Amino acid sequence: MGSRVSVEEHRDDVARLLAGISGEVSGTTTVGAEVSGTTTVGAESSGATAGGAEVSGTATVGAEGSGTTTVGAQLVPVGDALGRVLAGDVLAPEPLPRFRNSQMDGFAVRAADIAGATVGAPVILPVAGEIAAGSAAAPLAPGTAVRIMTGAPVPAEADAVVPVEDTDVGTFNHDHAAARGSASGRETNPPADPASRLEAPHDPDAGERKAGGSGTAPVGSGSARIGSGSVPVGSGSAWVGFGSVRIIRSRAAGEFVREVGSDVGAGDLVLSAGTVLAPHHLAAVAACGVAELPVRRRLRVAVVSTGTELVAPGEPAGPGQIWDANAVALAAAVRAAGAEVAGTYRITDDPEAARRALRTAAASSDLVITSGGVSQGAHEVVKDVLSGAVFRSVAMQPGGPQGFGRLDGTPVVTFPGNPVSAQVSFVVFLRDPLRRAAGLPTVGELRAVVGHAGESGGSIASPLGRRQYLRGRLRPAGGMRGTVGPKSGSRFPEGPTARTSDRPLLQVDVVGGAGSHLVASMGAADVLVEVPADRSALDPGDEVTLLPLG
Ligand SMILES: Nc1nc2c(c(=O)[nH]1)N[C@H]1C(S)=C(S)[C@@H](COP(=O)(O)OP(=O)(O)OC[C@H]3O[C@@H](n4cnc5c(N)ncnc54)[C@H](O)[C@@H]3O)O[C@H]1N2
Ligand code: MOO
Repeated sequence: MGSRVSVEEHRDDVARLLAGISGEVSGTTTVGAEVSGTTTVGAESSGATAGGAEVSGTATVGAEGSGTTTVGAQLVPVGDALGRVLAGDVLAPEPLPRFRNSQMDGFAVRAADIAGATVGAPVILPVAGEIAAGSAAAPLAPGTAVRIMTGAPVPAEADAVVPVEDTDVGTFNHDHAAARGSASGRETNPPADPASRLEAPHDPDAGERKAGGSGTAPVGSGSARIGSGSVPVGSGSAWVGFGSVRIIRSRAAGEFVREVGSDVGAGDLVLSAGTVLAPHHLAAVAACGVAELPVRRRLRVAVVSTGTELVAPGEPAGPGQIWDANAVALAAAVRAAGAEVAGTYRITDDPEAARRALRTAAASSDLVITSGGVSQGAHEVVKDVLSGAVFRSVAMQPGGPQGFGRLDGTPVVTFPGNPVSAQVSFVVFLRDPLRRAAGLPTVGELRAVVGHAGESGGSIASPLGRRQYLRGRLRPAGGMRGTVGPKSGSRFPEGPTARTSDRPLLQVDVVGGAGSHLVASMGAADVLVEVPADRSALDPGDEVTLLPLG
């Protein structure tokens, strides 16, 4: 072990080691839009990977797309893209909605035909038929209405939809049950007597007004205008064969009609490169008919636990054996940071077996993370196998013994085996670089004031000369339970504090002790609490920097 280096120096070295494998996506990929003057279409896919086709070289992606993408992106089915980071812009291949359609169950009409319709002066229009969602619509003849369901195409020449509630029909719910069922269905849901349904007050002035179509007739007890066509009106059987509809409210042109492109126009940007795909993003592109998305390729990270004492959780642990926490923790941390786990390995302290396993891990991944085998013991297999790597002591606790190097060209980062040390090491050295490589936002630091520090609520010791990462739990919003508040003249004045805004500082309690074996206690934590290297203790009331876990 060489001389002790700072956390920052080791962090920079690890970042440099990873620089070549970050899979940065340069250039853009455009999906879905027909771009004028471009004839190169279709993704150039080479090889299949777990998540979908690898996009190699410069290629255009999508049925009618153009642009460039680079190594570092792959196409995945839209249904598998949750949490992935979009590697290119997605443009709408067609307008949405694709066709004018109804926003309501009701009647498609020409607004002019129902101008002035009221309860007292309804307009009666012959009903030419029905358009269900999923069907095509013939143009609407003047002076007629057509039954239309939500999402069904609005016929040419129609420019408004009257919700069914604004007619004497009230609802379509029972119509098809009745049609399917027969007389009894119809009997249980009889068509309403228009007059009684509408309870229309008599409007003596309304009766003589003309609708857009020809012909007038008094209907029921109210007065009404009737559209063109000779249809039976005014009887309870009007709905057999669609008949006519009595409309009691006018609608302006455009009402309840969803116009073509009112969501997005053809070629409009739907999602931008860099979007971390959530369910609502996937809905947006699926609605546009896009089946595959270019996403950033995930780094493949192999996780290797070393130690003859290790057995898998669930296996019986014999004398001297312990359950392997690090393989599970580090693999989960890798996934949470947007990379994929190329494999997990548990190896003994036998150098030859360790060498074979590490080489296999290196050959199948972009990065290998090891835990254990790096201190001063007699069986430090990681040190033995990685003879050309740098092993050093970093001025932190836990996580002092660190290393990095390459095996057969693949970067390897070595963490100490103590389970708290391994996890702290990941948070401090690998989480943000992996997140950056994945295109995910890095995890910011927080500032807080300490509530309880030591076991009994007092101080907790910290090694001078080493930055300590204690485990902490944020207090629920609502403040301190006790009387501890931010100290005036905090002992840790460096760095930004939440006091620069009007928000109060977060409050944090230290959980568990400082020992790097206290893995179960760490389960109660949600943050790491930094104690600077020049402090020998942490006390209630101190201001601290926090690194969120998870
Ligand atoms: N003479 C010295 N001894 C030690 C030093 C030192 O500087 N001089 N450093 C100590 C520190 S600090 C740490 S941290 C550890 C690091 O040791 P290794 O990285 O070689 O790790 P191991 O010895 O293999 O294991 C340490 C500890 O952690 C347990 N462990 C290991 N792997 C796992 C796992 N996958 N899941 C759960 N627990 C694991 C292992 O059983 C040991 O108890 O060295 C100190 N010693
Ligand atoms: O530095 Mo070791 O990682 O304390 O426990």
